[in-house]
Amino acid sequence: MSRIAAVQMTSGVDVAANRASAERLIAEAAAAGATLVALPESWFQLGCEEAAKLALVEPEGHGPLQDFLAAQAARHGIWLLGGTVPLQGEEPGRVCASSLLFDAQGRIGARYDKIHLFDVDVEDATGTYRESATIEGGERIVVADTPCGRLGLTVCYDLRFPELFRSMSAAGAELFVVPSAFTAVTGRAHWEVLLRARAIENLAYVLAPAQWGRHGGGRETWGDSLIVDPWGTVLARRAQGEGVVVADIDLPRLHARRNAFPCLEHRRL
Ligand SMILES: O=C(O)CNC(=O)[C@H](CS)NC(=O)CCC(=O)C(=O)O
Repeated sequence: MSRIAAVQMTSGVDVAANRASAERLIAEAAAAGATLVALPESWFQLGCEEAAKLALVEPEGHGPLQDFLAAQAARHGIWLLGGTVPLQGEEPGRVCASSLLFDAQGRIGARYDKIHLFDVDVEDATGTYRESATIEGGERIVVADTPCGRLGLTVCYDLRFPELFRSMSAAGAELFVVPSAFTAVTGRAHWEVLLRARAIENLAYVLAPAQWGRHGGGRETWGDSLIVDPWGTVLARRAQGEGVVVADIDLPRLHARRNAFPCLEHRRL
């Protein structure tokens, strides 16, 4: 058995304060025995003008956000999924929303750049979300081996694209991570049902750390960080407030379930 943890945060505009919260919550997850700990999307800052992300951009492998994550992983001897960090892409004026996986020595084990960008109108105080104005979308699916199984990396709005999860399960993913900042309006309607559907249809675990509450600029997120098992059962959840949720994953049981219920092998299309 190995234990996984999702960190729920209410990140604001102050990067140092967000880093201090992340440090405290990562320590809490490590003390609870987690081997793999995941932070939410934009853990370092949420609710600024979009352009603020450009000021925090780092080249892959170097910079204060990545140094912090690497140090936390090594200090606690945990695998750490760093939500997203703004990494340099190919285009000037835009950055990648990169989800970085650090191993227990603090080395980067995988980088996934958010593929689907949230260019959507929502009936909330923000109204118009145009992520592509500052984010360059990724193009590659990423799976990585961890002590908790083969991990498929996604970010937030990617949750609405089942074909991405299908491609990762075809590549052997046993566990998906979905670091998120779902809007309060869309989260209330869709968050849990989409997470459970992705778990059920792929017979895989889902680890979903989320932003919760009110951030800068009137931004409001749904929270409800969840860990779901391959049968769609919610193993752990935190509806509101900052904190940590943990659950144990059982890969032999996952494989027994896939053998008994081989819907992944029954695909015709
Ligand atoms: O802006 C930042 O700093 C962090 N990024 C986000 O909050 C992103 C892009 S605006 N949010 C989502 O993808 C929400 C998806 C969603 O809510 C849905 O699919 O319903």
